[in-house]
Amino acid sequence: MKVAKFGGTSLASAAQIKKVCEIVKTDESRKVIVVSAPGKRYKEDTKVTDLLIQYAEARLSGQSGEETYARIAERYTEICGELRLPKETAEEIALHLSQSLLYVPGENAGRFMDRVKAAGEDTCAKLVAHYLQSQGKEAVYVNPKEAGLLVTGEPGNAHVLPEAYEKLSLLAEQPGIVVFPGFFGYTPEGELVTFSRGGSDVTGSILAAAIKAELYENFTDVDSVYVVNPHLVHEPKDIREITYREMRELSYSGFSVFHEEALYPAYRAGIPVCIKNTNNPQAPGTMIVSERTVHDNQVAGIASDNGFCSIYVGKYLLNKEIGFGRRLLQILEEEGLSYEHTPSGIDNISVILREKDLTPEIEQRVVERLKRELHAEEILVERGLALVMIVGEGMRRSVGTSARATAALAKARVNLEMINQGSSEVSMMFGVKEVDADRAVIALYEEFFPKAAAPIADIAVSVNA
Ligand SMILES: Nc1ncnc2c1ncn2[C@@H]1O[C@H](COP(=O)(O)OP(=O)(O)O)[C@@H](O)[C@H]1O
Ligand SMILES: N[C@@H](CC(=O)OP(=O)(O)O)C(=O)O
Repeated sequence: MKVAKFGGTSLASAAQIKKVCEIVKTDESRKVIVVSAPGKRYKEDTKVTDLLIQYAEARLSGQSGEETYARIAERYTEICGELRLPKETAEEIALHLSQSLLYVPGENAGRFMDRVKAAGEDTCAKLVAHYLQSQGKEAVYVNPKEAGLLVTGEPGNAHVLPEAYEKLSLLAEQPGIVVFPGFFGYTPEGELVTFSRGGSDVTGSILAAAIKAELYENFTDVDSVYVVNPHLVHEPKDIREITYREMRELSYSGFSVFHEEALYPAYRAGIPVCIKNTNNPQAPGTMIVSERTVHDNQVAGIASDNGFCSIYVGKYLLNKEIGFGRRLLQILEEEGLSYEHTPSGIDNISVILREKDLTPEIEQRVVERLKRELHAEEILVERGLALVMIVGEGMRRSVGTSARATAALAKARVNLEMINQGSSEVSMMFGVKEVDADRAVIALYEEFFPKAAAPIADIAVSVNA
């Protein structure tokens, strides 16, 4: 039994949905189909989820959101028409959408936003189930509430609850193909909550673990995962096989092709994941597995992500002060901040955070507390940082990877703000200014994958490089 998840690009139009149904029909073992909301049909297009967010924001600010609503409804009407679904089905889909987007004045804003966002996948799942039925397949839409996909309650940031798996395992016994909307679940109290953006990947992984699938297929619009973002380098080297650990690090660091939280359920249940292309299903794709043959020095991938900042704290003899680190992290905890990395020296320590979390007010409070409570001698907050990550199991027992990386970065005139080697030694992190991030990735790609193709565009050089 397989679980196959289809992303927004795979469901963006009637033509794409036809491809999806062909893929489903060609392999009887594709038992559970997880669908996203229709995505972009062309580069400048808008994903349905983004339209839904726009609509919810309009309603919450007292506007009608009428125009956006019409654009959303039109996407589904157009698809129903082109798939030649019966008039009654198109009407049923339209009614379901309009009911899902009803705004009850006074409703909790976070809950309303999640309900509206989820309507994208929910409506799409109904539509795909109808289309499969019209093609003679036994297919049934299954709602996450009835199926028991129980999650935690923070709006837009749900996490699956362990007790969800038992009931979800019954999906395996459902006759025919199960068509399941991705991206959301329900709290035990019955509130709808979405995962973070891109979270249909997470739904697929949870269902694969629940039904103990032999494979979790994740269909998207690229033939494979590449060693760098294909928007940066023309036709980069593809990855045929990668470990869960490597993929986890790369997803975290910016490989947006697979959600960073989607690996864990499949990993825990020992289910391999295959990233495949809806537009070219014959291509072998990328297999994510627990073990692979690893060569010394081998780098599996290079990623980067923007939006970080660092708090540098300096104090003479910090290394001798028992409890300094704990008290520093406690201040962050009390200010509601989670941290990403903590590179440190003898007399200093830096904490890397997501920039969006460190609002100016929180920053001011944290800096004051570091001075007052920890007697820090030097505090420096730096914003606009990117983390560039090289990842590879083979780096663990190899010498010279960091020397090669730093030399390549120096040659490309990238200023290094910090370096950190993860304790797992599967990754090495370089903190750079955001403006240098793309150039850094290209320089590292050319170093570790020497037969590299040319970068796609001229990359900016930071002013202080
Ligand atoms: N290293 C990478 N390998 C492959 N694709 C990548 C990588 N990094 C970023 N991407 C981007 O991820 C996209 C697919 O993810 P996404 O847009 O979420 O697809 P879907 O709509 O199928 O969920 C690709 O089109 C590609 O632009
Ligand atoms: N539609 C949601 C969830 C999702 O996973 O979408 P996609 O599969 O298109 O990345 C989003 O855009 O966040």
